[in-house]
Amino acid sequence: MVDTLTIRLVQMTQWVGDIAKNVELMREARARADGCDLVLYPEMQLIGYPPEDLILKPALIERAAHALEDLARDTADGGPAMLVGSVFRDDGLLYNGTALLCDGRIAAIRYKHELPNYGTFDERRHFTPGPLPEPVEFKGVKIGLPICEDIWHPKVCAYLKTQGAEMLLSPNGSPYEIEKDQLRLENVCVRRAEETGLPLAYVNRVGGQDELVFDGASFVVNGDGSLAIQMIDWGEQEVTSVWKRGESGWFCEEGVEEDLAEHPEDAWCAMMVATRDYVNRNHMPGVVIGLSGGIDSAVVAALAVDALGPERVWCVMMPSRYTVSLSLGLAEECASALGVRHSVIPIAPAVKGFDEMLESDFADTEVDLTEENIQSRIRGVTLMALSNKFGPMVLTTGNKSEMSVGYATIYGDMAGGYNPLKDAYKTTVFRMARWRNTAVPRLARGPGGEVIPQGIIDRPPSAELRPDQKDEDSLPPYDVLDAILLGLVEHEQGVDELVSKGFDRATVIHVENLLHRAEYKRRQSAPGVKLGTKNFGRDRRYPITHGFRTAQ
Ligand SMILES: Nc1ncnc2c1ncn2[C@@H]1O[C@H](COP(=O)(O)OP(=O)(O)OC[C@H]2O[C@@H]([n+]3cccc(C(=O)O)c3)[C@H](O)[C@@H]2O)[C@@H](O)[C@H]1O
Ligand SMILES: Nc1ncnc2c1ncn2[C@@H]1O[C@H](COP(=O)(O)OP(=O)(O)OP(=O)(O)O)[C@@H](O)[C@H]1O
Ligand SMILES: NC(=O)CC[C@H](N)C(=O)O
Repeated sequence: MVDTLTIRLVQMTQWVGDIAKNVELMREARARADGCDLVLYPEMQLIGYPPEDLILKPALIERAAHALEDLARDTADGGPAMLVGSVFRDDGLLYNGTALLCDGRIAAIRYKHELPNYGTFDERRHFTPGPLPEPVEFKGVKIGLPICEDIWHPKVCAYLKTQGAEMLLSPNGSPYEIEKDQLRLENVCVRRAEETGLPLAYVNRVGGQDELVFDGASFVVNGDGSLAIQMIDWGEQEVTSVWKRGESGWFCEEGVEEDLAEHPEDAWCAMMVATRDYVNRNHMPGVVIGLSGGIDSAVVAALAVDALGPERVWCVMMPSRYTVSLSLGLAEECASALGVRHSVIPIAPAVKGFDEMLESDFADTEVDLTEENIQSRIRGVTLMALSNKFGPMVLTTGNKSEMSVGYATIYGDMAGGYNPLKDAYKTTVFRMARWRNTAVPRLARGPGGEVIPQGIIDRPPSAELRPDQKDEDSLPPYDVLDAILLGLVEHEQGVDELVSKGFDRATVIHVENLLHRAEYKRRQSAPGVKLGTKNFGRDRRYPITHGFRTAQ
């Protein structure tokens, strides 16, 4: 029995499905933990979280089992033991679990009991809930291993305490949401620590995974609820924590206490990290963006530069006859402030070509939205041609307000591979832009200063698809629209509830109609990173075809 344990907390990225790569990274982290007793990695570190339906492939389960045995053999070298998360097949059933690897073998396995099945999670689709887990014994110390969702409810930790657990080590795959770092610490882990009187180490993964992004922000709280260690958010970090047996049980000595990003820096980091990992892990050499001189594409360009560096971002201004010289100038100014390649490709020849092609079929019709959408589609085709020819992936720029009401052209400005703004309302985009002009986030590769020219922030939003067009000609002002959408989307409120809060009934009914009618567009849209509690994608899953409206 020991009185001191050194536990290496490894906040790292994961490669979903690339078991060999995860093994290599875990081995490297273990080598750096030389001299420690134990290494704690995030949830499912071996196969990556969330694995989704990769779990249905027997080959993945077998490969994970072999890799775990290989890793276990490593621990015969007398170096640190490891706590490794993976998928486990047991009697034909699949479990999300953690294995204790020490002395050259798999010494113990514990399964996750509480399987999250809400919001973006559907773990019950793949896994069977494990029984209430017993502590594992390591060097004579009884350690509880609650896995992520297990700590969000009192039951598992309370059970571990009754079974003699002396400390709680929790591997996590907890996706970012605005202000969730506070929630995890104060509303979840401090409570579990205080309820049980046990110290708790919380280790979360970092990095982007399609529409999810993980912020890390791992920590340790002691049994009295006090914070012993706070690790960084958004980056990888490895920290050696020192645990001692005191008179009233085990505690963790105070260690690093890093500052976490405040809002809106956290949301900027989420979009930046998600875009970086999506582009890099899908082997794209860079990105190409239609830069209009408006706020959305300017913010996407700045995010892309922060994520990838200016040398991998190509901005293309595609003026039409409705593009005012202010837009041309602001686009150029923005590209130059960001230090990116900037091209100007006028679309007039293609517009003329379509006019001629459709002349006889469109004879006797009025010019309307059709012609506006053709311009947007010409730009989409142009960006996709540059992507095909030279390799960069197209980033789309539709913010959440626009994606909510279908204010974007399908197969036009919606054409592209990834949308960093998909979960950011227009009012948030403005806030982000103002903030980015005053600060450079940690890990960002872009320059400081006014990277989004003030002229772009100040001008009224316009699609510039017809003369003097303004977004507010067809939509309520964005502060009103966003407040209504917040109610309808994020809080699942209905028309009556919003009217009782002071919104105009006809406007709310109109917005609700637009929201439902645009579902088909969202289903065909590029994925984008989740920031809030109801992203379009894994969180909010409405039917396309339905007849429900909240107003009778
Ligand atoms: N349920 C459904 N399932 C599948 N397809 C469905 C459908 N309902 C309509 N459609 C099809 O969708 C087509 C209509 O969609 P679409 O062609 O996109 O056209 P639409 O939504 O009518 O127009 C695009 C809107 O976006 C605005 N816009 C465009 C470009 C940029 C911006 C901006 O500022 O960001 C704004 C523009 O001013 C206009 O209000 C129809 O022709 C119909 O065939
Ligand atoms: N003249 C243009 N040159 C290049 N790209 C354009 C141009 N006009 C529109 N786009 C692309 O289409 C997207 C939608 O554009 P639009 O200007 O119609 O509306 P928006 O949502 O207000 O976007 P932004 O704020 O970027 O202007 C833009 O973000 C941009 O990527
Ligand atoms: N992987 C999990 O179990 C995640 C669920 C958990 N409530 C979280 O987001 O932190």
